[in-house]
Amino acid sequence: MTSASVSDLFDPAEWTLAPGAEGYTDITAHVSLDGRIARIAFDRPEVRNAFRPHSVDELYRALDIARQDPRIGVVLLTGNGPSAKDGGWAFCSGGDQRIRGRDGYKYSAEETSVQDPARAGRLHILEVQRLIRFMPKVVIAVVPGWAAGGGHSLHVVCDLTIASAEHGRFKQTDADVGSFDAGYGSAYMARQTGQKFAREVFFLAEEYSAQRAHEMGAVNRVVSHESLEREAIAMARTILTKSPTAIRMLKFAFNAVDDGMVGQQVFAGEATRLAYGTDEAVEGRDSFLEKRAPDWSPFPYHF
Ligand SMILES: CC(C)(COP(=O)(O)OP(=O)(O)OC[C@H]1O[C@@H](n2cnc3c(N)ncnc32)[C@H](O)[C@@H]1OP(=O)(O)O)[C@@H](O)C(=O)NCCC(=O)NCCSC(=O)c1cc(O)c2ccccc2c1O
Repeated sequence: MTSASVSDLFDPAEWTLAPGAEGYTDITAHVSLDGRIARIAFDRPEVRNAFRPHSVDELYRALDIARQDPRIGVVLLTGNGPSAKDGGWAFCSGGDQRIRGRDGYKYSAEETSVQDPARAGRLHILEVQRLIRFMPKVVIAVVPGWAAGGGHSLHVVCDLTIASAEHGRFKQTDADVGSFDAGYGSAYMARQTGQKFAREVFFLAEEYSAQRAHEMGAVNRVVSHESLEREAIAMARTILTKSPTAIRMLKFAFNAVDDGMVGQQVFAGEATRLAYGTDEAVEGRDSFLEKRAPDWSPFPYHF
């Protein structure tokens, strides 16, 4: 795919292809020219960027590559568009209902490598949600159109959301199609908006605008459609002026209160990393290796 044909909002002057992105069919993945921002986008605009198992595999891979790139500090997650069919815009409309089976979403018949019945029916967008949640970088949902069903949940789980004033549309259709994201998609949304709004969004499954989502506390910024990606990049650039350690600790602190012992573990892991950098921890390690008693005397009980 040439840069110019990625999406109407995509500025080819900002981006280069991400490592491994040449072979993607359902998403696109790019890195800013200075290597600091990732742009990962659903690329099935003709079905409002609905995902199938293969899309989720690609999305997970692209996000994990971004997670492991030490230069990248912010990930933009978006949807390419518009649809060549009808000009409609979408962030993501959730699971592709055409290939939903009784045990999850199905790989296509051509994907003959997937024979294992335990792997054939997939709900692994939840693994992507956890990757977004636990990656030590800020993930911004950049919503140029519909965020529906599992796509609505993805925006909820992202750290920040910026949406198109003209085309940003939200609708939690799960209950319409006999599905339910009973994890972050609903419970974390209730944290953001309060219980009444979240229950209304799920129980009524009505369309609501980007402005309404902003009023509820589920969207950070509503901007003009043509400026959406520029504004998202500007947000990312502001975040990149901050200390990487401070951002990482803040994200995990925000998560911890809702993530139980896993949240504590993730936060505590980073605290351990910081502790390892102190002379006190170095003395602990060295005393063991030198087979002597540790000398803690230089280290006060801070209060
Ligand atoms: C998103 C819409 C509200 C947009 O409406 P609009 O009128 O603008 O567009 P159309 O409806 O005409 O759509 C254009 C075109 O796209 C096709 N399409 C759209 N969405 C999907 C989809 N999700 N799957 C398949 N195809 C889709 C549509 O059929 C049209 O095709 P044509 O051939 O007719 O041109 C509206 O499209 C809409 O409501 N879409 C469905 C939204 C939805 O219900 N999504 C699934 C919710 S369930 C889910 O996503 C989910 C996935 C998981 O993996 C989970 C895992 C674990 C727990 C929960 C999960 C979960 O809930």
